[in-house]
Amino acid sequence: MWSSSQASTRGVIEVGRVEAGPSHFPKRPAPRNSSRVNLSRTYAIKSCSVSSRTGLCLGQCYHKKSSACKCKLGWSSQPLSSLRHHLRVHSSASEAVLTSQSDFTKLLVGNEKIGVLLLNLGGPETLDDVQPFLFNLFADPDIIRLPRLFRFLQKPLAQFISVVRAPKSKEGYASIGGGSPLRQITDAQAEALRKALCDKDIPAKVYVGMRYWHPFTEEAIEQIKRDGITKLVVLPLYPQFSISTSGSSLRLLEGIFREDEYLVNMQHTVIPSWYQREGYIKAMATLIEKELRTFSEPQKVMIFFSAHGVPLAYVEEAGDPYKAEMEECVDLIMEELEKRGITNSCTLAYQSRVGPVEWLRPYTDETIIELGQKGVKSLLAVPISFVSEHIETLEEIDVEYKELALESGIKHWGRVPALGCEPTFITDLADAVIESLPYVGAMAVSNLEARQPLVPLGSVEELLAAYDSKRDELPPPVTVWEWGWTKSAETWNGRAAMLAVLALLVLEVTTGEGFLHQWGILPLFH
Ligand SMILES: C=CC1=C(C)c2cc3[nH]c(cc4nc(cc5[nH]c(cc1n2)c(C)c5CCC(=O)O)C(CCC(=O)O)=C4C)c(C)c3C=C
Ligand SMILES: [Fe+2]
Repeated sequence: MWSSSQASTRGVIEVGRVEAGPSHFPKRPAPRNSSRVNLSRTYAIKSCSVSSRTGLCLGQCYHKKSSACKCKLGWSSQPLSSLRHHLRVHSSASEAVLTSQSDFTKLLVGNEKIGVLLLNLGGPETLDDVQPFLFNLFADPDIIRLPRLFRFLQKPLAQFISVVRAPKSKEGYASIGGGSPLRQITDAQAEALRKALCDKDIPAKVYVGMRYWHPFTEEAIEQIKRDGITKLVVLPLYPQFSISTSGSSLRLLEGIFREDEYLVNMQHTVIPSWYQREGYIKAMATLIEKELRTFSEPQKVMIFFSAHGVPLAYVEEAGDPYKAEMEECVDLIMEELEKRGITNSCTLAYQSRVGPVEWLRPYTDETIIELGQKGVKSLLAVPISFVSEHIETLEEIDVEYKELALESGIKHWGRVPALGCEPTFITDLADAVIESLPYVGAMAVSNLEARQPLVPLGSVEELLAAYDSKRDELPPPVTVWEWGWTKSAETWNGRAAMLAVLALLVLEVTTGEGFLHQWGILPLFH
């Protein structure tokens, strides 16, 4: 999707911007920030584009099938050597041939201070943290999306829902040891990634920025500034992109970047999703293969991928690529297993729905019951949307779904562990970071159509631009108000009812009179 502007000097052709994402995304607008336009200038030498800043091959060469690349090398299974080769091809044109790995890494790193920012959700560390954590989550307009007119109600609504939900959530967290293990696991992943990068001659600091609990993204950014980082790779720890997860974190970052003098000038790039990376797919396949061996008849086990759900409207009305990426991810893992001679049947379903709206189907609980009815006897659950153990693996899958499966006639149950610090996976993340370095501060390739092992890249601004052609906000899940019993109307009726309940509650709390006092329910909230 590149276009040439045809302005040629000394055989150097300026290569234009990425014009558009895949068909379901709106056309990308021209960037507003003129300094970004300069950063994004790339130059083609002998028909491959080479970054004017780094001298590295950009764009077309990354595309395996690109006709524009005359190197005829494509992209090998060893990205580093491939990059080095491209570098040699291009740098010979600019009379600076690199010969060794250290030359290569020197060119990548130079005098820069490299940082990697891992973005994650965060989780309550104690039971007292649960309600404020839930408040932060529900106060996020990417989690509960109100029409602009009702935005002022976001916080009161978050307060209400978090208070009502807290007892149920606390029960869950109490059953897994009194808090979420997310912080500990993410810190361990950050340290493992730092070591893996160091082993590959890339000295980098790795930071953790959580969206809804400590260490908050804002805290990580402050540390990044104190450390004087000059090049930043932003890596959400969600393999697949969703507006509600990586999108929300990136939107937050975009706001922080826009406001901050230091950050506006710091070069950065984003790896928005990485589910199609070979290392990740292989690591997942290996975990599944290993767990299958624990069954007495492995070939009869159904592989049951269970992904965290999102409201259907995110996908159908806001263009969230989450479902498509999830399905492709499952296909890639199954292809990898097939290559290893494993041809078990598989299913994908969505878990953890919250609230009154419709979520992505099929639902995990309903699917388990159906499979039991169909006579499936062995099920291997594979959590697929997240790379750490968390409440929804440790409690929802291991306890609730297991119990449901056994009640539904399934005799043998297993569960694949989350990737955590699995070495193939961490090495692959390190490779993803290294492959992204030439793009830091430079215009990124259109990644959304790309296939593995391409690392999808783009600045925060560009990434969000892919979802928001007006650059105001991500599109709401329901874009028009429709009267009657349409899906949209039902959604809004539900929300209007929630707002009415909220108004009644506020009235009741302020006047001390109302139906909750009459029914003796209100003391629950004190
Ligand atoms: C890819 C993963 C996730 C998506 C997509 C996602 C969307 C999403 N989540 C909620 C509501 C809740 N999520 C909660 C916990 C939670 N969510 C994810 C991941 C995704 N969420 C994780 C890893 C966790 C657990 C963190 C931990 O502490 O271990 C919770 C709190 C727990 C509970 O009460 O059940 C809520 C609530 C929505 C509404 C949503 C999409 C709009
Ligand atoms: Fe969630």
